[in-house]
Amino acid sequence: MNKKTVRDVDVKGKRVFCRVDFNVPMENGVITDDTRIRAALPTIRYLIEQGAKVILVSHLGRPKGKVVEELRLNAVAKRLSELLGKQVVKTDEAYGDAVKAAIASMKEGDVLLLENVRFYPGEEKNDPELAKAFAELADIYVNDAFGAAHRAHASTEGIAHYLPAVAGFLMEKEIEVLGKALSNPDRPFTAIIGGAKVKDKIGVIENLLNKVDNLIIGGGLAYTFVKALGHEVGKSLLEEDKIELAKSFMEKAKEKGVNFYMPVDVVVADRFANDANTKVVAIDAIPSDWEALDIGPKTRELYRDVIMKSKLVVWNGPMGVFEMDAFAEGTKAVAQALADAVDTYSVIGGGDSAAAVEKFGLAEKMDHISTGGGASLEFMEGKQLPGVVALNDK
Ligand SMILES: Nc1ncnc2c1ncn2[C@@H]1O[C@H](COP(=O)(O)OP(=O)(O)O)[C@@H](O)[C@H]1O
Ligand SMILES: O=C(OP(=O)(O)O)[C@H](O)COP(=O)(O)O
Repeated sequence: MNKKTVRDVDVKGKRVFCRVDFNVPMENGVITDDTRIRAALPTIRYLIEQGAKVILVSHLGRPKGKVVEELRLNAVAKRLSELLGKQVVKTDEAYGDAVKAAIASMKEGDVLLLENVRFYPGEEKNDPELAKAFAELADIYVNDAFGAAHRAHASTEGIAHYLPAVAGFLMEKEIEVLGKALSNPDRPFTAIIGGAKVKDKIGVIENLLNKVDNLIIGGGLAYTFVKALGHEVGKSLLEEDKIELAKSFMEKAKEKGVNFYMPVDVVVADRFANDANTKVVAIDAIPSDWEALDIGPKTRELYRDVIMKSKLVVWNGPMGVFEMDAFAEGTKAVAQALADAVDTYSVIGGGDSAAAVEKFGLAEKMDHISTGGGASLEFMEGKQLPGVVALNDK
């Protein structure tokens, strides 16, 4: 990486504004997977050891510029304190007088966590005034939030224009490992795309068609493609305004000779609940008042075969609503196939995919678990990540 890192600056006694991605999955206020917090520990520990005043900054969820009580970072501060074995003070704001006062009382090696930066409308707008307000709090900017590096926001990009700006160890590692795997990929190269962020991910597919040999679609994303094929999807997740785009991607795949795999059967449910009535149906037989929440057994077998024959697999986004056991089998099957395919280099991307692999106890079997879903996809597409571009060159 041609960007400066924390190793290239003297942080002793300095106030370091360290952007991390603590956007962890939560249920009823409890963190269900702390992978992203643990992934940031090497940088945080290094800053503590070097005698910096460590100001940690993150978003959580998508509160859209307003305070959402459930999206405060209190539980994250508590978990981080446990992991570090050290008190982490948390403020209820992300800038302003109270934050300044908290920073003024910090000693070398202290750790402070600011409130969710997405409570402020200026964050996602990359408002220079907010970026300046953040910059005023510190002497040095460290970006270790690889998972949010594809966002040009005030705390991921804007602030870098007002302070010396360097990468943390997680950012450095992600770029190195993904770069190595993807610059000259082993073939067959397979991408598996699932999850629920249809709007974010659908555009990625177009560029992926220039890179991969096989493209596998699953999760909530699949049903826009199913609809594009002319089948009914009932109450399944659907982006109406992306149907034409989905159609064009399937045509492009054909032109390029990319094998495009879609579910052939699915698990449908009569409501979005673990104890819903469920059945397996063919892809062209989704009942109108049911929703597809997982890929079916034939699809799992098909996808397993493709995975076993691949040399490189990049997987982003679960195949179904794996948080509920009734709809976890598809995601589990893909994770298991990746674990069994010992000659296949496997890269997992995305908070939820990483959580799924962890939940099934298969994390150790993967070659690289990236903390970024969208970020790793954009990196794979060959796009420049704004959070990286903004950092100081070596
Ligand atoms: N068929 C489906 N219908 C609705 N939601 C789904 C479906 N399949 C997967 N999901 C949901 O997608 C979410 C993960 O999506 P996303 O954020 O795009 O993935 P990642 O964090 O791995 O990038 C999970 O919470 C999962 O429950
Ligand atoms: O969870 C994240 O992305 P991911 O779901 O693509 O892994 C990052 O924290 C970015 O979050 P965002 O997609 O709300 O900007």
